[in-house]
Amino acid sequence: MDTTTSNVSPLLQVDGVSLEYRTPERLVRATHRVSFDVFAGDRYVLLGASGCGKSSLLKAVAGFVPPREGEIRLNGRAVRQPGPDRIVVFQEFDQLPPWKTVRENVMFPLLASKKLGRKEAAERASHYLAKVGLADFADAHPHTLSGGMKQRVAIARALAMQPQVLLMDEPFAALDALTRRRMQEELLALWDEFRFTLIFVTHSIEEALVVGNRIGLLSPHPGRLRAEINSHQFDLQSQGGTEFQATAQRIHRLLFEHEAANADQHKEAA
Ligand SMILES: Nc1ncnc2c1ncn2[C@@H]1O[C@H](COP(=O)(O)OP(=O)(O)OP(=O)(O)O)[C@@H](O)[C@H]1O
Repeated sequence: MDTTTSNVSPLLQVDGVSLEYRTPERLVRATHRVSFDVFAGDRYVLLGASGCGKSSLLKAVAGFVPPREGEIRLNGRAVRQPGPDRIVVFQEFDQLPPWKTVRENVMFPLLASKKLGRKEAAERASHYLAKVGLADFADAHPHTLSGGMKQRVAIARALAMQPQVLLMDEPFAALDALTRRRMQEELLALWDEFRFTLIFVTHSIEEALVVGNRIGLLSPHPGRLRAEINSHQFDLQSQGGTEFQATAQRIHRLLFEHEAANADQHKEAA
């Protein structure tokens, strides 16, 4: 028996989680009994087609959406509300209050959560802004920055909180291809330095393989965990290589052949 990993307990456990939304017309089941474990230092990617419940799962881990069934545990304790131990970076460029400077934006959650006083918060903000290459823009306002720079501020703000889990919801999806690639590279460099625990949502197979060390594949309507794939061997340099392509194709089959088979079954049943 391999005892090297069996003693390590997960940092985060998503255990049989079903999520539902009630609209005036109906009840929408977003995920159905999804379970996965995230270990300290993991870069866990939730991958699936639009509408499979990736964002809902991330919001549930963040504490914004309570599970209808099952439980989410951080360090063995049930997650019931948002907290400074879980910070989310969203896709939108407007997640930074525009009236605050870049430095004030990074300081804000540190002050609001009473983690640090003003002086320490300003120092920590400067430290992380330098890490994302924005030392010279600390006194700028967000509207003067490019999309990629705004996302760097959001990442600096999240890292400055030193959360137990960093949650990213398609953070690079609205960027052009070159900036997106550069941001993936920078994120991996930051991970190399800080070894934070990341849950990253994307619908891009390539991005999942590059960013993640483990990938949870979700099937749609409602999202169920189809499979877990190890992807620690891939980085930006492996893109286009034979093994990378073969794994991308395997993921594609797992995600979409199942869906096609389901559709056929429905047709036959109709
Ligand atoms: N606030 C809400 N009210 C009602 N239904 C919702 C709400 N948020 C999400 N849903 C539904 O829950 C399901 C999962 O949505 P979710 O946004 O989690 O999927 P996703 O995989 O992140 O999709 P995308 O990649 O398009 O963002 C969808 O059917 C969606 O319509």
